[in-house]
Amino acid sequence: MVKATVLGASGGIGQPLSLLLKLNEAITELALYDIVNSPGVAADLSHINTPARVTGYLPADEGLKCALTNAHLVVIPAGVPRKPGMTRDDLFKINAGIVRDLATGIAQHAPNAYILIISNPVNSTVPIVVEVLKKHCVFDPKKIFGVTTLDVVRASTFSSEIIGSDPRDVRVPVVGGHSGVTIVPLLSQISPQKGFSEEQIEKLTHRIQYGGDEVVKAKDGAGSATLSMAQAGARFASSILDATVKGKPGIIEPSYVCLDADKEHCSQLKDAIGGLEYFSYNVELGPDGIHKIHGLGEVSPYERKLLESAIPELKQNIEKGVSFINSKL
Ligand SMILES: NC(=O)C1=CN([C@@H]2O[C@H](COP(=O)(O)OP(=O)(O)OC[C@H]3O[C@@H](n4cnc5c(N)ncnc54)[C@H](O)[C@@H]3O)[C@@H](O)[C@H]2O)C=CC1
Ligand SMILES: O=C([O-])CC(=O)C(=O)O
Repeated sequence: MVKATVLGASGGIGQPLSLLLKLNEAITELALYDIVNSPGVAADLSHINTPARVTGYLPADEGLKCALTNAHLVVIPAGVPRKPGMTRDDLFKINAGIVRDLATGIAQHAPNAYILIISNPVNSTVPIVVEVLKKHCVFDPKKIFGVTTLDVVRASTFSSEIIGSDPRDVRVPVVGGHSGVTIVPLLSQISPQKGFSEEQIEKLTHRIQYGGDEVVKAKDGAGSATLSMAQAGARFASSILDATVKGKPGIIEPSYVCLDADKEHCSQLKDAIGGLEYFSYNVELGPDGIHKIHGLGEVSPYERKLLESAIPELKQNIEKGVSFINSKL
């Protein structure tokens, strides 16, 4: 039995993400939780002839508890999205409390689940979840992931537009965090190797860092990326299931994680990024979640500068999340 739970399942990301999870045949039960509409979304998806049994829950009648009990995997896209002119950090005011309360539910009802955090600002919401789990003594750093897959998906797509190749064949590591300057694409490590000009590198880097803004602007007040995020979230969830349920070795996905997850490599990795406790790296998955966190590899002087700009902002974002919990619980 493999139960997956989506918290915020009726939203712009939640609905298409739940659809894609319903199509994942490794999942036998799909629990959808939201403060509105989740029974309707569940009824609709339940007619699709794939194995997962779909259930929908609202907060009444211990809905969160029922949605979470026995979950193997919990994905969190609950919370408000940006409007034009906002930063992801502007969402903290509303989303920090939403994520804290959902994390409390996870600590109580699904303490062993793999947790995939989509809600922004990811740079702060991941530390929020970690601090809540620590307070409940159920923190396992190997099981908590900030979903940054969309940055990598965008990096492939935007780079391949310049190269003129199939985007599925292009891989660009993206490290750091998930907002503006904290998103650091390592274009010098693009695979297959491609010698971009300096101007191309600067333009591509900017486009990858601010790809989310392109969508926010185009949607003109109606929200941010939902469909591409659903695909990216489903890809990440599928990789977690492949590693933890099917036992497939060697799966590498980039993700924003707590560096305590890999103490063996941790001290060296932390030195390279000014001692930060959280960072997005290429993460190798194993049967228990994070198996190994891969380092930065060789970075160019331009990328080193990008990292130097990312570190102070990430530090602030992390501290904001940590102190939100420690001054409130
Ligand atoms: N990590 C990433 O790469 C990305 C993250 N995001 C973030 O994902 C979040 C969701 O975005 P959208 O789906 O577009 O927003 P949305 O507003 O369409 O959906 C959010 C859903 O969360 C639900 N919700 C609110 N409070 C809740 C609670 N306490 N418990 C359960 N559900 C609750 C709402 O009812 C709604 O259905 C935003 O914070 C957005 O910034 C968006 C795109 C990419
Ligand atoms: O831009 C936003 O606010 C949503 C997001 O995180 C993204 O699309 O990368």
